[in-house]
Amino acid sequence: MPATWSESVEKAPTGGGVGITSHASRSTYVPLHLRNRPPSASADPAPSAAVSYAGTLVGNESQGQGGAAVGGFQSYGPRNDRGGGGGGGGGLSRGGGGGSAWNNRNGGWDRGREREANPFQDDGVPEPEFAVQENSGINFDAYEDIPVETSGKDVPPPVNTFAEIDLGDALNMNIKRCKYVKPTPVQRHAIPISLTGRDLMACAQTGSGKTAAFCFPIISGIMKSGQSAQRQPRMPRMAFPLALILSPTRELSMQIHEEAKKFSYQTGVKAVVAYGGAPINQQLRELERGVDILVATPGRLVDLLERARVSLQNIRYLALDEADRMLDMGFEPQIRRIVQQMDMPPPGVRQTLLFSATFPKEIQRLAADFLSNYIFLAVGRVGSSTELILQRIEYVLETDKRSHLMDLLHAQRANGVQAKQALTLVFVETKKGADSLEHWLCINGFPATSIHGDRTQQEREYALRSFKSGKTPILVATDVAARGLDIPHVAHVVNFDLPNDIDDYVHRIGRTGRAGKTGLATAFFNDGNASLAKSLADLMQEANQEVPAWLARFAARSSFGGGRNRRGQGGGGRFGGRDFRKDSSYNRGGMDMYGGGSNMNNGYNHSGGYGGGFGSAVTSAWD
Ligand SMILES: Nc1ncnc2c1ncn2[C@@H]1O[C@H](COP(=O)(O)OP(=O)(O)OP(=O)(O)O)[C@@H](O)[C@H]1O
Repeated sequence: MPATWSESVEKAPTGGGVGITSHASRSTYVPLHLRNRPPSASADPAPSAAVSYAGTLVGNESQGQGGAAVGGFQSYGPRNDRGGGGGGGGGLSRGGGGGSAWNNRNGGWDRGREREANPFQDDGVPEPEFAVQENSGINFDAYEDIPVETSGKDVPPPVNTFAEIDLGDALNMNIKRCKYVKPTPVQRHAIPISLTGRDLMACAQTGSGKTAAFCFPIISGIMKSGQSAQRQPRMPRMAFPLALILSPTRELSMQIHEEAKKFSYQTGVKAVVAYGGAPINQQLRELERGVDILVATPGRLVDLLERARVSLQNIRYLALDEADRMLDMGFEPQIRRIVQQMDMPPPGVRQTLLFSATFPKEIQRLAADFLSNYIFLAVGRVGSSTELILQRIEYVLETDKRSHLMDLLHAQRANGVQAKQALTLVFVETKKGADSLEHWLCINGFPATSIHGDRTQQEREYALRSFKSGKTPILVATDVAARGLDIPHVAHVVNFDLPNDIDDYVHRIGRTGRAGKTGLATAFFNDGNASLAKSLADLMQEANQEVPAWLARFAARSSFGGGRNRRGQGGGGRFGGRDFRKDSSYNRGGMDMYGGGSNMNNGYNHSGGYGGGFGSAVTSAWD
């Protein structure tokens, strides 16, 4: 099955256009319990004592949906995993009995009408030859010293190993296939919290494994629940996902979907993606085949809801990746529409998980509307960048930027293995600027491509693949590529144009230095960026980076008038700005949502300090 729209276009047989539904190939929605039904009654595996799920709570304690609040799964029996590496494991049978559920499930969903492809096979994108040049030395221990703060009522304790978390054999097998040896800090805290059914607002540095942190509990929860009668479609051709994962860009949704497919391989859980810019018919056909986890961009989801092709009434898990972006001015109306004005169960009934590397307080305040009795988790200071990224700021006049970039690229190429260009991501402010820089680089002998909102989806996907493979090792991008994209071996991020917002800077540079690897980020700064100076200097200082004296002078005299300089106003110091519920103004308002103790493993101070407007974050560069 093609992973992306452009792949499907490439692979489409001649004469059969993409998006044309042939009657013969159309399938109808098959609920999960039917998809995985064994061929005969005798094939029903008997429950056996295996791994204990005792003590694991799934779903909110207050959940009213039948069977959603399950107070512990005692055992799971043998499974019938087929092909591809022995998912082992077994079906869960609910303690308390009665449920159809887990003990007659059969791993993958390929038993019915289509075969589950093995997502662990090569994705067709060749590894760049020079990949080892940079980003070498996986060092997950680099995250170990990071201070962690949790707040909220009754915070479950973290775990140190995946073995301590009862995720189920099939998922554990996939974790091994992914070569994840131990959980990252955000996973150590967030997974146990989510498994107890609690809502969560989680903030952790770029590249620190947030995707798995929200995917694992969702997949595990769906596996354990069995979800039978509830999942019967009420109307033909309407899909009833159990989990919804929203992200702000098409490419990020595609990436999360790929990850979710890997994690749910042979678990019986099916993930489907829907995003704009690609023909909707193909996505509709996928949805008709059944979906447990729907990964989507908001615009395309609204379209599907309006066409009555998706119902959210069975949603038990809602995850917003890049949640601060999803709730800022650009997306908030669409998110409210999806979450509050359609048929999605309310907070307290569904479980809501919000994740990002940045979480301004204003947005935290908004986010509280979507949450119930939630736990706040911060791994590192909210919005901090990782020390794995070496940050360099250079003073470069507007007119000198191109030649300066050229110097950098020449030097990089000269130092590269076999004089190869290391993967370099260059951020610019506008779509036009991206096109023009791409063209200029190409005519000057630097193979480059670009990604931005004016390119067709096919062009965007092609550009990303060409970059990943090293064919065009320079990618010029707008902020459409700033968040979430996990592109292996990006050695260097260049902020050719700095963003107005320090949080955007954090996300941009976070495209390198991921998963314990090191990376380099260079920014071109000039007088036009003065409003960012203070927050930039503070951020660099926090990440133990060398702040040039000239930048410190800029920072000292800048007025902090523009941009989102949460560190620039209100006196926020090191480690300032965390759970907004701790603000005295919040508590004075008479709201009593935050009653629990705070749990800090490190000496954060309690300053607030986010004072800027966030409207500036919404640029035309976004989808
Ligand atoms: N436990 C783990 N062990 C090893 N690698 C891991 C682990 N968890 C995640 N990874 C890898 O780390 C990389 C970064 O993960 P991910 O994309 O989820 O980061 P993120 O925190 O969501 O970043 P961003 O804030 O940029 O979205 C991925 O390549 C992922 O496969």
